[in-house]
Amino acid sequence: MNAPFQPAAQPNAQTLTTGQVLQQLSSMLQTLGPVTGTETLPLLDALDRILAQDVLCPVNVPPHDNSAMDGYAFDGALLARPPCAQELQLRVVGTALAGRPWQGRLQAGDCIKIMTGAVMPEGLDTVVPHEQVRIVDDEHIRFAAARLQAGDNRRLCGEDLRQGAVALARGQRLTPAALGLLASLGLVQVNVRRRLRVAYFSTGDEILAPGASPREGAIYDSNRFSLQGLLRRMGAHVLDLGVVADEPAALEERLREASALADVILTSGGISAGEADHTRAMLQRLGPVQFWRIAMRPGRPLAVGLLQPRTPALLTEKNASSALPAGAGSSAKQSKSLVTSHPAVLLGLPGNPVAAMVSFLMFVRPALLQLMGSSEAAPVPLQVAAAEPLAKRPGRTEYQRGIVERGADGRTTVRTTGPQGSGVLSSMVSANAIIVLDDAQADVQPGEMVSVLLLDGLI
Ligand SMILES: Nc1nc2c(c(=O)[nH]1)N[C@H]1C(S)=C(S)[C@@H](COP(=O)(O)OP(=O)(O)OC[C@H]3O[C@@H](n4cnc5c(N)ncnc54)[C@H](O)[C@@H]3O)O[C@H]1N2
Ligand code: MOO
Repeated sequence: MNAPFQPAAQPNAQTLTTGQVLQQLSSMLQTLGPVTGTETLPLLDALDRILAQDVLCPVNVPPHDNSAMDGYAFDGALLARPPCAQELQLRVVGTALAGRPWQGRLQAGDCIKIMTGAVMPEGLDTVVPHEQVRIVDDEHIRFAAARLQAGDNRRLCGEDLRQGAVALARGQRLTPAALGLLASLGLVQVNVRRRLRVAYFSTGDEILAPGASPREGAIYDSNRFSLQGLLRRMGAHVLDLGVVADEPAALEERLREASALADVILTSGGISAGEADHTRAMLQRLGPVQFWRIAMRPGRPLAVGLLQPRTPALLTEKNASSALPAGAGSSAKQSKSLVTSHPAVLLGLPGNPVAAMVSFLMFVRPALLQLMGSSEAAPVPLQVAAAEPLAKRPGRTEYQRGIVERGADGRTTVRTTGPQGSGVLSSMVSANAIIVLDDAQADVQPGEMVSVLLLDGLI
């Protein structure tokens, strides 16, 4: 990450559309670039990490022509000549097993018994599966049902991956399939980008840490768990900085610590116009920070900016460790040596638990993917028929929590999870999709097609 970002819009400017927010966030992060550090890991340790450079194929995969079926390998040119295939009789002169090629001399009309994966003997290019063969005697076969063409049931050398070609491009997330593909090239390790370090804390006088005694007016911190869960799912290195009360000095101190330790600081709460919203005033002092109002529900407010870190020399490993809050998770303590000198990207989410999660999915997730150097495309919404009427006010994007299901009639429909308040966190648990109703959309009638984003793989 390099050059600092200068916000384009003024603080407290007009309400933005969700599209404008995505675009502005993306261009701000483009000026920073993705994290630069890389590490080389054994394949399985690299699961879900982001590939740091293109991987070229050192070999062809498969490395040789081989059989796709158990059967008999023969010269496909015989099919073009009389007699017709059904009358064709072949002499079986040997057996080729996977890992044990047959190497002998063949004469016209000879065939080889061959197993799936075995190397095709030289001069033979076609395989007839044994189900389509009639055994004549110990040495001969005939084709029982031969709808074959030359080259059938043969897998060509390099048909999966060609030597010298790009097997996986930089930015690819290493899914199980991608790991398998790297292994198929004979590779044992892979170079990936370092994990993105994300510091998280919740804000609010009313927020109780888990295990704390209940008290009047207080609620337990749920955002710290839902948001950190989302961060972990994305493969971020999470620094848990606990809960910060609505107290300006404490907030400032925690933000400064976070900006020295992390690439990204994620917070929840205190960014709307409430009386105790000190985060807002504080952030404006620490760096170029904008407070956006977005035409969406839930998730109307969002703070975005850059915080300059405290000079690294001032933050030694020792004071970085002692600076961590008493209740902070062990991951933060383990990372005390990971002091950064770059400006930290600040993303302040609204406090309401559903708003925080929805804003994360819509804006924080793509931002983090960009900083991680991932080339992953945005999830594609599907069109599904509404099972019930959906109330929708035009002029803002609504993200309603939905359940996509298949009825007895085989039709796929979507209904809401019930009450849609931005504090109803149970709606995020029962949902398997987010119904995305765009700005122009008005009330939805049953049977009308709506866009849904499946949550599988996202949360
Ligand atoms: N006069 C206005 N009031 C509000 C506006 C507005 O535009 N004008 N916006 C509303 C919207 S929309 C949202 S969203 C919230 C966002 O406010 P904040 O980000 O300042 O969040 P808080 O006020 O701190 O908290 C809101 C709500 O969420 C609960 N909360 C906060 N943190 C947590 C946590 N870690 N775990 C569980 N619950 C949490 C908090 O107790 C509040 O109930 O503002 C509206 N108001
Ligand atoms: O954006 Mo707020 O989420 O409507 O509650």
